Amino acid sequence: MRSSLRIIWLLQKEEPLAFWGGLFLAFLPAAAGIALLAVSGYFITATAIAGLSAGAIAFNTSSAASSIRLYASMRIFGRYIERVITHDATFRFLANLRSGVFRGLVARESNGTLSQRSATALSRVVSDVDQLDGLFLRLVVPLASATIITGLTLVILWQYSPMASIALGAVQAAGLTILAKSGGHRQKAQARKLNAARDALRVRVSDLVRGRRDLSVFGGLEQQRVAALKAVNQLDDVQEQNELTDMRNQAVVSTMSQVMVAVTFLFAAYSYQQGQMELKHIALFAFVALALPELLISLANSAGSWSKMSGAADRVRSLLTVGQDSEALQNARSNSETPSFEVGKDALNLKGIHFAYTPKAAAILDGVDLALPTGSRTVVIGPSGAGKSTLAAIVARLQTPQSGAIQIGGVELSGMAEDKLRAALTVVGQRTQIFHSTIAENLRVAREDATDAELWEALAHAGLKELVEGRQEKLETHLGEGGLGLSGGEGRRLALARAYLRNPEIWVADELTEGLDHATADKVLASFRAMTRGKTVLMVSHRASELEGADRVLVLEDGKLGEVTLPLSDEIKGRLRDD
Ligand SMILES: Nc1ncnc2c1ncn2[C@@H]1O[C@H](COP(=O)(O)OP(=O)(O)OP(=O)(O)O)[C@@H](O)[C@H]1O
Repeated sequence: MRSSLRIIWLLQKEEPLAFWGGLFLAFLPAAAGIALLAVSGYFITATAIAGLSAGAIAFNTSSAASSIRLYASMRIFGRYIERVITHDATFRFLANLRSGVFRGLVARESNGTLSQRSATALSRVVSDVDQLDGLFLRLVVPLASATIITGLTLVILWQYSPMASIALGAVQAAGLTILAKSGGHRQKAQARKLNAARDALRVRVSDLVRGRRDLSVFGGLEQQRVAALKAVNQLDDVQEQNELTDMRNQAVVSTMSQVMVAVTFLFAAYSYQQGQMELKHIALFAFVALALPELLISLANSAGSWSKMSGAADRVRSLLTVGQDSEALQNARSNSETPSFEVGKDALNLKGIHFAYTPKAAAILDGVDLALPTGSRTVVIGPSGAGKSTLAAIVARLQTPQSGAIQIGGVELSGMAEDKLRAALTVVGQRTQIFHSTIAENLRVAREDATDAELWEALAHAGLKELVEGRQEKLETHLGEGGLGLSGGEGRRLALARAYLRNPEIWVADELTEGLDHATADKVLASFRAMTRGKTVLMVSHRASELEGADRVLVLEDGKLGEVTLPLSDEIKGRLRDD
């Protein structure tokens, strides 16, 4: 609940006019609806009484009729304007929420604290944000108008009959309590079940689609299909329970409205009998009793989703906080010094780096020191799982060490502005993202303003010029999702061309030729060496061929870096692949 309130407060702070305007306008037509029914009731009764008294009691029909016209128009036009304003507020709220959440997601992904699989995290975030689109429309607006209007109505009715007014208030309060309860603990459990069922379905379907080739080859396709169907059935069951709860809430409200009319009528009649109320006001009470539960109907429709909203708000709030922190950090870093790379000084310097993925896990890096002089080429080797890629990620600030200091070109990495860091250092590796776009656009990810001539130069350095020239649409050739239309080696070289456009001083290569055959790996390595001539290079590798031309080879083992004397001993060579 606290998270929901924080998010509502955020909405109010960012769009105060739309928020308060929407609330006020939501209040108007609802109040006009009650007034309309109340005056109509009063009008009908008073006219009947005047008629029955054969003119003995006078009744001014014109003022009542004009009130009815006024309230009816207020209700219709007020509702229209209210819808426009509250929906506008909701869209603004969603736009702000989405960008805040996305900022948080990017911050978590880039500092390595995204705890779930990224596909699960992303789809969970999408459904959380969808859930919260009702926060203003389905919770704040109906709850605020139901509370304020009920309060105001009861104060007005108090003048006519305090007892009937108390009866009305008690039944309305009972209705609100039942609805709030139905959005309580059981609902929380149901919301958790619903999320779990949705996650299970997403994971099953995503595994089925992405892993269809392996599943066909190893015969697990049918098993995975059955698991996906089971997840569908579980989701159906949970959704059915949710629908039942919604229906129960609506039944509560409609039963309550009947009870309200009966109880209010009884109390009003009793007040009349006691001489505390005029006959014509009894109908006023009865009609108000009919109208008040209308305020609860929209609450009843959404009561089932309050818990879901509250769970979603908890998760979304933590992402918003991460996003805000990351933005504040970026702002604080924005005035950092520009790194300078001078021959004879260290381009990169790591001191006493300790890193573990979780507080309880064993340290992957346990006091690592590393100094890369400007223009040097260093290769880090080590057994699988030793932490080589982790070291590369830390150097690129994609992971944050628990302790230790890193300097790039004499500037502290933790305080360096993002653009200065990315201009100074780049990472190329086995995982290359090729976007579903043209070759030119894929390259301009690195430098938006690069000219066509510069793109061709980068392609030439990456050994891709002939290939692209051979394609009919040249730089405008469309690449499919995940680099379709390029071989693994070509994709890797396109990534090198992209990195070349940045022309950084420090190049970090993480398993650059992993998964490529010998001939292709050689081509990629040749492009890499040509591009990085005179630059500072840190390579993480398994392959003997990647060690060629290295000034230094270091071995990472048991969390520590050790120097390997060159030429390599047979023992070290034995650990490397020489394909
Ligand atoms: N996001 C993560 N969360 C938890 N543990 C991780 C994560 N990424 C890697 N690890 C673990 O950290 C250890 C080091 O992984 P890393 O990828 O850095 O090793 P590596 O030396 O590059 O291995 P390889 O040579 O096989 O690529 C491994 O035991 C790995 O399972």
